[in-house]
Amino acid sequence: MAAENIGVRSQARAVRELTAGEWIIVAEQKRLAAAAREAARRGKAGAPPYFAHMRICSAGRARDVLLGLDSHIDTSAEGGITVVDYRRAPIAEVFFACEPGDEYEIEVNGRTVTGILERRHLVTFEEDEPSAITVPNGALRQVDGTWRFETGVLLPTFSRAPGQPLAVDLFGRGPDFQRNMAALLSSDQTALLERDPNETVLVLGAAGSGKTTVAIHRVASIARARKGDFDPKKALVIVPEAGLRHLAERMLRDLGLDAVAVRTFDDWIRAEARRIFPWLPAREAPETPLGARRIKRHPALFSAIDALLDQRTRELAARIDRVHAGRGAIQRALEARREPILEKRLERGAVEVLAAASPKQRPLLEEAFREELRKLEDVREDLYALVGDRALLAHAVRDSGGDLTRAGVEQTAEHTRRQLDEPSEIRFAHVDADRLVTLDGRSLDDGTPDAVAGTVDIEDYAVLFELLWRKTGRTQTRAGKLRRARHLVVDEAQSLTSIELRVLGHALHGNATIAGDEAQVIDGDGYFTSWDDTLSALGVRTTASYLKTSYRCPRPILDAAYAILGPEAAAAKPAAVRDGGPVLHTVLPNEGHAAVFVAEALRGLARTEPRAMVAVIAHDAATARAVHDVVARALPARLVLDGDFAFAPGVEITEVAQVKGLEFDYVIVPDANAPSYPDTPLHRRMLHVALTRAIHQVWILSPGEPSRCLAGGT
Ligand SMILES: Nc1ncnc2c1ncn2[C@@H]1O[C@H](COP(=O)(O)OP(=O)(O)OP(=O)(O)O)[C@@H](O)[C@H]1O
Repeated sequence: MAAENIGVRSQARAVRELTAGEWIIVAEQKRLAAAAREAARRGKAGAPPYFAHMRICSAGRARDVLLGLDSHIDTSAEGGITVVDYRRAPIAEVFFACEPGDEYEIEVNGRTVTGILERRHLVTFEEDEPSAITVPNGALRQVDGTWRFETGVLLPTFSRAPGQPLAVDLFGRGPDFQRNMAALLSSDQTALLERDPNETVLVLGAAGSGKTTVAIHRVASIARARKGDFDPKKALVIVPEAGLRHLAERMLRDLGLDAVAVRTFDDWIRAEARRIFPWLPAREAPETPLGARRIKRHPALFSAIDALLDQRTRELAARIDRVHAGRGAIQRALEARREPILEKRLERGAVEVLAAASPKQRPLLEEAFREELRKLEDVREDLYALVGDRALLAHAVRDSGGDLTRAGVEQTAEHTRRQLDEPSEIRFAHVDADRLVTLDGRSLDDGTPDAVAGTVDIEDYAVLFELLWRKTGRTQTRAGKLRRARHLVVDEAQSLTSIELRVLGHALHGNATIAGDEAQVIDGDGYFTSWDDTLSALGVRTTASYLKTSYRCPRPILDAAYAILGPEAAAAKPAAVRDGGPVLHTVLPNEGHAAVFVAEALRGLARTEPRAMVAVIAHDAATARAVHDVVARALPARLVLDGDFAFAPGVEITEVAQVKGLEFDYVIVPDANAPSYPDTPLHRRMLHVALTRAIHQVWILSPGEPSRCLAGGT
């Protein structure tokens, strides 16, 4: 176990010699560790044996209980040894919920057991020997063979710079906050607000440099400049995640612009697609397989779409040729047309063919062309032909520069095949309805590979719009047309791919404010290519403006976050406006250790900073759930995996993908180890995003081998 610092400064520590009472604690831990080691050896369990100890007194008998990864009771060891599973054992509840001196009452196998918690310690080991033990207000730690009392070693002492308010105090200022913010804005930020309201603006800059602030305030500036001519209902703000939607809605409300719609891209495109393609299956696949998601969002899919359209051109030319008995004349006429829009190819080809046709053939041919033109807006078959055809998808793999693989094609085609299957409820419609009901009332296919039968993927919506556009040059069908936006804000634009941006571009009939940071691309590699490509996918032109100061993060966080980014830094490190506590890094043997230490640190933070907004940001949802299971036993903590952040004091446990654009007073990263964060550009950016959510301080834990992404920062 080591407690080190990433960044420039060490946390100030108080150090003194041990008292007699503390020596007794050390001796006791050595005895318990030896007994646990011996018990583990007999049980062939692995080290380290435990990570927390409590002494409880129940029915007049004192007992030592150790918390570890597995339950293990060994009465043969001297004094007996009890190791319990920190996640499942009811008695572990006492450790999480009580302070020394508290009486407890728990249910064990239907019996109520009461007692008193006498002592509790977290313990770490070096080579199976206790190396540090928490005690009230600090820890006993062995350094170079000498035991000492130290503060701020095992558990961090979170702090904020003097005079720096908590986030809740900023939000708590309500409507005035955003209005006052307008006065606080820097000259480069204000210059962006003063740009011609008809211009499109691209705001780039580091995390916390005020991009969202500028983008939202620009809506207010445009509304003021256009006065009666600004209809808030025709403005649209697009963000990647629900958390940022809540934040943007709040900012707009404070600025008196609550009528402006804020949507996550997924919600926006889902609503538009369902209006325009009413035949879409009602259900979305619970999860798109990664390979299919990558292909459907990747810019190289355009090559597959080109190939599909060429195929469609050949097919419809052959159909008209049959009517005409023209021996391939139509085929030749249409294939000679290279217009990207199929309808244009067809119309121009028709002019040529009709001019050469005999008066007898002409009406027949005209009808054949009309029929084909009518059918163009039907893109259902095209979608499934595209994502179900291995040969077409191979075009995308070829043009992806190695980002896409044949395995991904296989996964996509197989997933499409399953989606086109009918769900069991339909396949077995002839069976009595009551025999098709599952015990828990869910679909028969839930949790089976058939769960995707009869579903559509969220990524399919943008593909459908692209197909419709490439076939007809419109984003309109007989059922409806894309709603227009006169002012469009695209925040965190780096997270949208060309195919997605193109749909937004079709909706835009006015000007836009686009904000982003390519150092925060965390949705996968290969999607973001350049800001020029972003602008051209949106169909707009402008030059980028850069914000060069980070207002959110203090200097030590920026130093660490940029060291982690390493070669992935798109631009120079931004200037910081203030100093703050160091970024702390703790290495622990395993996830159990980390979760229990996080729970303990949060208990401390709840005492010292009860009004702080704290985020525990895990790499993925499963880890967030596992950490939450432990932390929630120690204190109230919310698991947020749907963007529903409270923007209020308390602890929220979430995953990196959820926190785009958000900020918290303190951030804990519980899983910065090599398996969760291998040293790849994507993982460096993910850690960078997690760190830069913090307004005051960050604590990084590495259960097991630390991530090599941290190496640049230590
Ligand atoms: N000129 C300023 N003075 C003081 N605070 C500012 C200023 N500009 C922005 N802020 C504050 O800095 C924080 C970060 O701003 P914002 O969220 O707009 O940054 P961002 O660039 O969008 O960040 P991210 O890239 O992480 O989404 C917010 O709390 C905002 O209120």
